[in-house]
Amino acid sequence: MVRAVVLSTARLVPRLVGKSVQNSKQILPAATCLLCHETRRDYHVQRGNLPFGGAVQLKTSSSSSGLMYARYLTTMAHKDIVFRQLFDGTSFTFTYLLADAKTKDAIIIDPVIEQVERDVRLVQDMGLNLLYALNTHVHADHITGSGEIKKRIPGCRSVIAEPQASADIHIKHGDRLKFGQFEIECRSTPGHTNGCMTYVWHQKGMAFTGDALLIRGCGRTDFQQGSSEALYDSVHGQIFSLPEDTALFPAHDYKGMTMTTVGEEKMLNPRLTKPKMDFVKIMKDLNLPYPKQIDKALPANMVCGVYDIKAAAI
Ligand SMILES: N[C@@H](CCC(=O)N[C@@H](CSS)C(=O)NCC(=O)O)C(=O)O
Repeated sequence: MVRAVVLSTARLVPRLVGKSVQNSKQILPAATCLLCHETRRDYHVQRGNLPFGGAVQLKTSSSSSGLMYARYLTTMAHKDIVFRQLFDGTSFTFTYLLADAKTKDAIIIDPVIEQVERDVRLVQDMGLNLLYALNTHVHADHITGSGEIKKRIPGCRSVIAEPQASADIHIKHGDRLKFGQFEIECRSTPGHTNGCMTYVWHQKGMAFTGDALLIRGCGRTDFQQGSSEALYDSVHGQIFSLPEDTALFPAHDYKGMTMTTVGEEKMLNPRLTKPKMDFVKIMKDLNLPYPKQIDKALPANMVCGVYDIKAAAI
């Protein structure tokens, strides 16, 4: 699996590339690097003058697919799976579609109601058999798409840990959900909310952290039974205990990042690398504004997103 990509869409300045490659290598010792540079309208991925003996993927692609291809390599080196990271640009939410490429059995994690058409079309286009629509928790910033997906894909079952929220399946710590030859382990990671789950795909070295761990950050702890102490213990006990090269996929990113690793966050997370007492103070002093959609999102997400918002507003 490719662990990191060093990508330039401009002509490479070997000295600068060497520096950024070296930085990547410091952070990710197992990094394989891929260089991509643009010549006129085509992208060519080519062997670079690397200051170390790291393997470089040699591929060429015409048109502007170079960037997409580089991103594809970071997560799609596994040929036996389907993996799609989808994004909702309004709430900055990531949705993940995972499938067994052979059996077509699939799951979706944290769908967003406004993106249900897109997600259902993707599932159908790829001929997938969607078994579960999982929520990592009761979201406060957007309405889940799991209820609407169930309406459109009969047989798909909604999943959440929070016992007060309606869903087909209420999971608990240690439960496993199977799809094809694969399975996801449910790890309870309370703190952002008390029902937060991290979904660990051990077979592929990936984990879906919801809002417990964000890239260089973490979920806020100032509502929904949030607890900074509990969040600190969850991340250190249930996420940082995974192998360092585990790829972590959060439910949100607000700065254009897409994924991280356990090793990176253990070294670079500005909140969670601190002692617990300091972490608690950092969280107390965040003073974030309330999510704009919280008043409609919380009640809707207690009923799997299937909620008559217009009627509720009257
Ligand atoms: N501006 C957004 C909400 C941003 C926000 O509060 N994000 C949450 C996760 S969604 S409840 C969070 O935990 N952020 C942590 C952080 O450090 O940013 C909106 O209005 O929806």
